[in-house]
Amino acid sequence: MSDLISVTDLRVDLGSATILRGINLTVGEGEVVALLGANGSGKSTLMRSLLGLVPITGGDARLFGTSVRTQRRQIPWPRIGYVPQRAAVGSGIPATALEVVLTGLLNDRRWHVPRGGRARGLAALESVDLGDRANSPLHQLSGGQQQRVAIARALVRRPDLLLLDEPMAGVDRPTQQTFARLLATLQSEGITVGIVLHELGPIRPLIQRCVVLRHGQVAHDGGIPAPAPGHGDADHEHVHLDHGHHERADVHEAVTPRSLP
Ligand SMILES: Nc1ncnc2c1ncn2[C@@H]1O[C@H](COP(=O)(O)OP(=O)(O)OP(=O)(O)O)[C@@H](O)[C@H]1O
Repeated sequence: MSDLISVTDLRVDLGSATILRGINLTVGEGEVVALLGANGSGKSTLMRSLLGLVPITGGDARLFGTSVRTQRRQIPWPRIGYVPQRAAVGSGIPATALEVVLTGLLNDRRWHVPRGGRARGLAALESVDLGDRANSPLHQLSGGQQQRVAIARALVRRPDLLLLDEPMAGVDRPTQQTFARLLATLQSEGITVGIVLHELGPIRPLIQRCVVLRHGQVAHDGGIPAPAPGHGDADHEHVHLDHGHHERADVHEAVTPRSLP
C-alpha cells in the first residue's frame, strides 16, 4: 500500500500565530481517516495546507509522493477531490446544481467540460440522491442539499483522494445516512478519504482510524478514541479547563454528538 498523503514535521503559521506544529502523518491508499478535534484545533488548516491553500512554514506535505511545498504544479490535482467547509459553498452562485458540479471537471488547463462530462455530473448528483434536482438553481436548494452538491462536485472528478471538511455539519440524520452509504461505496471502491468531523455519527462503523488534533498537534492517531468515564452523563459540563485532562476532553468533544437525535 503506497502513501497518498505523507506529512513530515509540518508547521503552519498564520499571522503571528503558530497554528500547526510537529505534525507527522501518513495515509495509505484506500484508507478512510477521520480528522477530529475541538474547535480551533487546526483541522481545517491542516486540510487546507495539504491542498496548498495555506502556506506551509516548516516541514513538508506530500500528495502522491509530490511535495506540496516545492512541487505544487506537479501534483495531480485532477485526482484529488476537495469539499470545503459548508460556509465556503456559496449560495449566491447563479448556476444550477449540475452546472456547479461540472465545474469540478474544469481546471487551469481545461476550461471546457469534457465529452461525457454531463453524464458524469448527473451520476455524481445521483450518488448524493440529488439526481432530481440537477436543473435547480443552487440558491433554491437547502443548505444540506448545497452541501451534497459540493460533494458531487468533488466526486465528478472520480478522485483517488477525497478530502472533506465537515461534510455532515448541520445536516439532518437522513442526509447523514445518505452520506454514510456514499462513504461505504467509496471505501469499497478503494478511494482514499480524509474527513474532518466533529462527530462520527452514522459513519462510525466505517471508521477504523482517527487522528485527533489538539492545539495544532496530533494528540491521537489510531482507533476510535473512547470517551472519558462520566462524559455521557446528561449533566456533565462539557467545558474543560487546564487541569491535566486536555487530551481526553478534546477526544471526547471530537467523538461525542453535540445533539443526540
Ligand atoms: N487566516 C487565518 N489567519 C489567522 N488565524 C487563522 C486563520 N485561519 C485560521 N486561523 C486560526 O487557526 C486556528 C485553527 O483554525 P481551524 O479552522 O484550522 O480549526 P478547526 O479545528 O478546523 O476548527 P473548527 O472545528 O471550528 O472548524 C484557529 O485559532 C483560527 O482562529
